[in-house]
Amino acid sequence: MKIVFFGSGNMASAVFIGLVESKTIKGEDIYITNRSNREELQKYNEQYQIKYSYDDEALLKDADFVFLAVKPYDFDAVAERIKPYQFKENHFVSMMAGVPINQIKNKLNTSNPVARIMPNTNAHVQQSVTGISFSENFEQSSKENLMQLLEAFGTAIEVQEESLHDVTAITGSGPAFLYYVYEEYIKAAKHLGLSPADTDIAVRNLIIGTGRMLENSELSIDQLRENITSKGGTTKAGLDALRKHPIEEMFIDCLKHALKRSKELSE
Ligand SMILES: NC(=O)C1=CN([C@@H]2O[C@H](COP(=O)(O)OP(=O)(O)OC[C@H]3O[C@@H](n4cnc5c(N)ncnc54)[C@H](OP(=O)(O)O)[C@@H]3O)[C@@H](O)[C@H]2O)C=CC1
Ligand SMILES: O=C(O)[C@@H]1CCC=N1
Repeated sequence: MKIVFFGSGNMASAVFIGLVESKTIKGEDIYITNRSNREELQKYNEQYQIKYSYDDEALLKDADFVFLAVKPYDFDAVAERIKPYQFKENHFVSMMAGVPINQIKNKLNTSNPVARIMPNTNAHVQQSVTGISFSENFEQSSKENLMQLLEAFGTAIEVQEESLHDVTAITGSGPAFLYYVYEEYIKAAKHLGLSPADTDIAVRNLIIGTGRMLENSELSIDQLRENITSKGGTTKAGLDALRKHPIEEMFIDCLKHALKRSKELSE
């Protein structure tokens, strides 16, 4: 199988490194290109034996899956690169937030199969949640091959194309929302008495350990929380203070704005 990535930035690299590190695809079967950052391509070649080129015809020839991993506003330029050299075996897989399948088909001037995916950067550690939607002409065997690739770097969920907006808000952008919460928690913790360095180590390991509990425990999240909350204890005191703030409303607002932006990008 030959896989090509147009774009070698944050999201593309999370996916191709996830594919290589999970041993799903050999580095030498992956080809990457970008606008101009040759040093970045060389780095991935040295680290993972991934091939790179700026020869678009050579990239697309025999490529089974062609990932479109550029910012939506760079897609016109990429479409100009791809349009002259399409091959019938090319299946396009876009990870561009908000760009609809019919727009991708129009800009590429193609009747080849197109899928849209919405992964997240947790692909780096094979823990992406990836939403996927296929064009009608995407054959079953290619669907299965692509799903297998996605499952190599996390969990894949097939959804209606319209629902990719929800996936984009909840899990595409989601790591950033959670990182932001962690940053704020670290800032708050620094108001207490530990040294800043100890606070960083303590909170980082708190977050990692809590994630592992979610991964490994059969208990529900609220039960895990209850298990820490002694009657009349410190956790209850902290949670009571926290509940005085409109946390759910804050996240509803956050997700609503991400969703709205995803919809705007598709217009
Ligand atoms: N980051 C994330 O968490 C997620 C991102 N996405 C989507 O992934 C896409 C990429 O985002 P992200 O990886 O963060 O962006 P980055 O800015 O990290 O990477 C963009 C890449 O596009 C390349 N590029 C730009 N123009 C061209 C061109 N004409 N031909 C070939 N390559 C080109 C850049 O090359 P160069 O460096 O040479 O300029 C760079 O490698 C976006 O559409 C985004 O919506 C989806 C889910 C999550
Ligand atoms: O911010 C963005 O537009 C992209 C899509 C999801 C995560 N990053």
